[in-house]
Amino acid sequence: MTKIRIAVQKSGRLNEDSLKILKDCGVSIDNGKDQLKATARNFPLEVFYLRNGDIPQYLRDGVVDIAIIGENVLVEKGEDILVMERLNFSKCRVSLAVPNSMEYNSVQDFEGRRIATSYPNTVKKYLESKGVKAELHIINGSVEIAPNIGLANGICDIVSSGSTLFKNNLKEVEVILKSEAVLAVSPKISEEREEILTRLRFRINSVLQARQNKYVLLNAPNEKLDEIIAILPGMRSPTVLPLAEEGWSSVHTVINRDTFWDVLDELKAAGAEGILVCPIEKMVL
Ligand SMILES: Nc1ncnc2c1ncn2[C@@H]1O[C@H](COP(=O)(O)OP(=O)(O)OP(=O)(O)O)[C@@H](O)[C@H]1O
Ligand SMILES: O=P(O)(O)OC[C@H]1O[C@H](OP(=O)(O)OP(=O)(O)O)[C@H](O)[C@@H]1O
Ligand SMILES: [Mg+2]
Repeated sequence: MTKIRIAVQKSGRLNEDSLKILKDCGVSIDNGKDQLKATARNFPLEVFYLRNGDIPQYLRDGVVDIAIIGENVLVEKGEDILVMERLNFSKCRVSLAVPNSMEYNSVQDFEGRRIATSYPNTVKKYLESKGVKAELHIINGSVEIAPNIGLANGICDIVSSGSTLFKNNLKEVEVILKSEAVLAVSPKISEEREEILTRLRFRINSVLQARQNKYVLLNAPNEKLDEIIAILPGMRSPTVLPLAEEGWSSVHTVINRDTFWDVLDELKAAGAEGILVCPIEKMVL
């Protein structure tokens, strides 16, 4: 039977959440820690555990059909590769930073300077677009230490909380790109495997939608129903059911995680009581 081959980071920041999303899609993988390849038990899929940085080439060569990878790596090494879904985890940015002590006005301040980075193509393209010429010093890790040991005037690296920059007396001065984990597809994927991909994408979308929303149940006096319903965003219109107690109703709806607490405040103020909030397992629009 044909299987779709997916690349997942072997170890590192993407590994756990990548396997979690597959699990939430109902795909069971026997996961021996040292295995480099595993087969799903209940879906036509094989997992290859690879280095994030090697994945663009594997996709290009068609050795794997799809991959969960940091978008920043595709920008650096795989601009030809198609992104199918943004997966809403491993969010970070790729930024330029300089020592706190350096007076910084604009990207022109990098002219003739030395920048340490693991993302040379990304920096080069960005600086070219700004008409700035700088010297790049390519290193694979611990980039933030470079200015402190006199290796470079500035750096370009991943920033998330900013604590690594802070600890190294650096300040973020330009955000080159924003990144998150994405589902990328090989240009060489076969038609048969594309059909499997369509099924997997349907599941991924249901999982992502569910993660983004909460199911909310509340009680309200009937005379407040119009006001409460007007507050609710919901998928369509909310479900309203009569309670056993005369003059009261139960309202059921779905609320987006981002606006959730604000909506809850408004609902309480409008007279909603006994509000229950439940996670959603899967959601198909
Ligand atoms: N501090 C961070 N916060 C959020 N996401 C991050 C952070 N650092 C890295 N990432 C994202 O996770 C991806 C993997 O990072 P990680 O450090 O685990 O591996 P790597 O060294 O880039 O890759 P490899 O698997 O080739 O060793 C990065 O490409 C980026 O998209
Ligand atoms: O803004 P922060 O939240 O501090 O995150 C940024 C840091 O995280 C990443 O390093 P990581 O911990 O993955 O180590 P690595 O360099 O070994 O990959 C990245 O290379 C930065 O150094
Ligand atoms: Mg890292």
